[in-house]
Amino acid sequence: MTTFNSLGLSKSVLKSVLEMGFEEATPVQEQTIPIAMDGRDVIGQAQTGTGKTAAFGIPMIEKINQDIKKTQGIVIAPTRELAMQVATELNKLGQYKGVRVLPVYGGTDMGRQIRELKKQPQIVVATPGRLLDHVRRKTINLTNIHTAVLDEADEMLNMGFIEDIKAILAELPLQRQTLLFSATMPKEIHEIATKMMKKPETVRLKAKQMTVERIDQYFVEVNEGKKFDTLTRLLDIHVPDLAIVFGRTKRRVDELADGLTARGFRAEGIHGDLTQGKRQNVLKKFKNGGVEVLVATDVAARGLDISGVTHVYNFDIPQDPESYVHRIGRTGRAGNDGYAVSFITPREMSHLNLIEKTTGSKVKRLQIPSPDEAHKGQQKIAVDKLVESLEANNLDAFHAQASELIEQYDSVSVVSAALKMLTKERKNVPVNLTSLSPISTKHAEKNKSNKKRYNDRKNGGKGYNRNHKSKGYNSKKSGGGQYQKSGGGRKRSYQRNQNS
Ligand SMILES: Nc1ncnc2c1ncn2[C@@H]1O[C@H](COP(=O)(O)OP(=O)(O)OP(=O)(O)O)[C@@H](O)[C@H]1O
Ligand SMILES: [Mg+2]
Repeated sequence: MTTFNSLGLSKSVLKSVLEMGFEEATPVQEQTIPIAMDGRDVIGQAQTGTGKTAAFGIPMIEKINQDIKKTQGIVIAPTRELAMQVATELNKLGQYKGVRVLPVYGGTDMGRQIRELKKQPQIVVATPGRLLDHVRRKTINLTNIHTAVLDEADEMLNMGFIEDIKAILAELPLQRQTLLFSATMPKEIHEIATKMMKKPETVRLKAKQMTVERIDQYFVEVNEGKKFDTLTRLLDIHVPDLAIVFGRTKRRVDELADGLTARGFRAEGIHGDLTQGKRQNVLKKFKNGGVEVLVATDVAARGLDISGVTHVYNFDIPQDPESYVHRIGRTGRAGNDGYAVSFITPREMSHLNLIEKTTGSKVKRLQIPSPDEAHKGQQKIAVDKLVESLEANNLDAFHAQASELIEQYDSVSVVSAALKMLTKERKNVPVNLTSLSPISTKHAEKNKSNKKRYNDRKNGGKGYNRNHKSKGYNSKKSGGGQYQKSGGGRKRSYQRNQNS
């Protein structure tokens, strides 16, 4: 166990870290913080949800010179939501040092952003497109930047972003430290990265598999036309606290969100065609429980840290094994348990094999549940609700009526009637999705020929827990007693009766 105390942090940063509830450093923090604080370039690869943000954030904050009120550090992240989230985490880490952090991303008012940048926040966290815009307009001062971070580095150096990133890095001072982090790092991208850095130290957490062991991984083999019913049945049985359903296209996401809503789920979609205001709003509702199922394209696959996401469903299997890793990594974070189910059409089975091989994980088969099993799942929720109410023990006002009922009817019938009323009848609204063609594996094999390198890693992401100001999701992996008290509103028992 490595405490942050032994990592040689300054008093103010240490105070922030402790206040954030971090008791001990995660393995990636333990290994990369000393090297980064030494001023060296680092490529850090560790599983999803293992604290990479603080692994680059802490050294970066430590390096900020408070006497210089100029922009000194820059973090580039692939999506707006991630830029926001990273900025928030850096703000927390730098709160006692008084470091000013500004998120900068598209879809927001340019004029205001320019005014904010003029004030020279010490750290800017930006998406590539908007950042390049500012670089070209010369509305960001880069001359004092000593640290640059690419979060989700492989994604940032992937086809879609690489030219922007190259253009941005070319404008940064040569005398700088560059830090790259991601849960995945395909070899060809690693090579590109190395060329952009100065003798980088690569830190790879040894893990047997690229995915976190605490995420139980399943698949259902299901025809395209049966996917939607299968999804709603699984949701009825699993009763996730919060679930993310990934779809392949924006249209798919819209159709899924509408279909789930029609069947009575509180679901909303998020993808790149929505206005920034709408995107933020959906995410906010998901975080506070107003939305229980977030349907998303890969825009939500990388980096997002939302506590309480117990389940991830790959309604459409992703093209790349890397995307698979990031998508399912939205659950099972910071030592919590998670559960992931991928929907595979018969023709995509070989694609699943490729994912298993590349990520080194075993994905277990799950039977498609019957409508009856789904209904039983709903009954179980009714029972939970009833038990919760029983244990809350403020039922005096109902005692007289209850006694009368028990005199007239037998008690089992009375309770059954109550349960029937509490059981949500799932609306069987027909939902027709526009059909998608299966993923082609040949294409994937061709592009991803050198993935065996991941197989010799050992798990590095376990064994730490925040125990202070915990985000309140306790793993109940074994299911515990049948009638768990669900404590507080929407928290429900974590069921794993997937075979029932
Ligand atoms: N030392 C720690 N102890 C407890 N919790 C921590 C610690 N470090 C980070 N966390 C928390 O763990 C969660 C995951 O961290 P973070 O988002 O940095 O993961 P990540 O490795 O970047 O994941 P991803 O690959 O998905 O981006 C966050 O809620 C973060 O606050
Ligand atoms: Mg991250």
